[in-house]
Amino acid sequence: MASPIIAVNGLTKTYGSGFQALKGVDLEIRKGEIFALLGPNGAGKTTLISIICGIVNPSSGTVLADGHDVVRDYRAARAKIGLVPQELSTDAFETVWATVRFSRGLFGKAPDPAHLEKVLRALSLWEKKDSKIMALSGGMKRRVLIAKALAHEPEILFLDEPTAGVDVELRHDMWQLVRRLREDGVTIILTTHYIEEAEEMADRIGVINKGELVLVEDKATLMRKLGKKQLTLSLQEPLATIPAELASLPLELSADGTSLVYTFDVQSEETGIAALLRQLNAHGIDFRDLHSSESSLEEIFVNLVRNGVAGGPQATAATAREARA
Ligand SMILES: Nc1ncnc2c1ncn2[C@@H]1O[C@H](COP(=O)(O)OP(=O)(O)OP(=O)(O)O)[C@@H](O)[C@H]1O
Repeated sequence: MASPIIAVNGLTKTYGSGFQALKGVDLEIRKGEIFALLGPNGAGKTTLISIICGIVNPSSGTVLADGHDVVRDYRAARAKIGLVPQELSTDAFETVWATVRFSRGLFGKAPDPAHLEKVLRALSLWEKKDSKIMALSGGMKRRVLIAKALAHEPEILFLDEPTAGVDVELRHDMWQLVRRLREDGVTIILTTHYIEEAEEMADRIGVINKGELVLVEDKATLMRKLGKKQLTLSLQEPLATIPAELASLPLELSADGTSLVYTFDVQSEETGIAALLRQLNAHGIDFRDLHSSESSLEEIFVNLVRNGVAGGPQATAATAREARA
């Protein structure tokens, strides 16, 4: 494999309070991929990103960004990285143009108005280039954050919760922009609470929980390995309870008794559906319709965080729904 663009080794972080936010994280990010880092509140996502970006010092371990140690060789490492933080901390009285020009200068890059124009146009900010930041809407301010991060042409872009609280239009614009950046060879790491976003965008997914990376996997493999399928049968006549003979099956009756949901492993060779249908027939349970669905990344994720890796595949999609409720 080509050498990773980011290599994290044995990373730990204990804050001054004594709280251990990272407990030995190893992670390699491949050049040109979109990597989604998922985890519940307080899992350590921002701490990990902040260390990679040189904002927070690690307690132990190393991080190389394109071969540069983020502590010892901070300036070279940081110049490779663009960071889109959650909050805008920029001079509200400056114009959009001055803000992005300044951001580029911070990294010692020569002025390049053509590049800045390209970035602002890609973010639909060109018309606003002479507006003061404080006069922009919340969504526009978000766009400015991205423009700032891209001003020095970074090879690696971190997006910390890029679409939290933004409207659907901006979310789709951002997704489009991220894809375009990837086509240009930029490596993208995003944290998100919206599993839908990871499902839509990511090539690989990492799940962090209580300071530990519990899983790193190709998205497609993850969904195949841990995914569940469900078969929903709409019944002719409502059932009061599932007959005792069928109780051992992974069957659930809806609250109103009008449908049965059967859960099975995507990977297993024997789904058990033929046997299920025979048994229903034998009990005189008729159905008028049936459809199947696959568990979403969200259900997989909830299982992982709740049960740890080992519990993930065994837990049913129903468990995931309960956990979310
Ligand atoms: N400066 C600090 N001092 C002490 N504890 C901290 C500090 N910063 C973060 N923590 C703690 O470290 C843990 C991890 O925080 P972090 O912000 O990395 O989590 P996160 O996964 O990004 O969470 P969220 O999804 O809520 O943003 C939390 O329990 C947090 O309270």
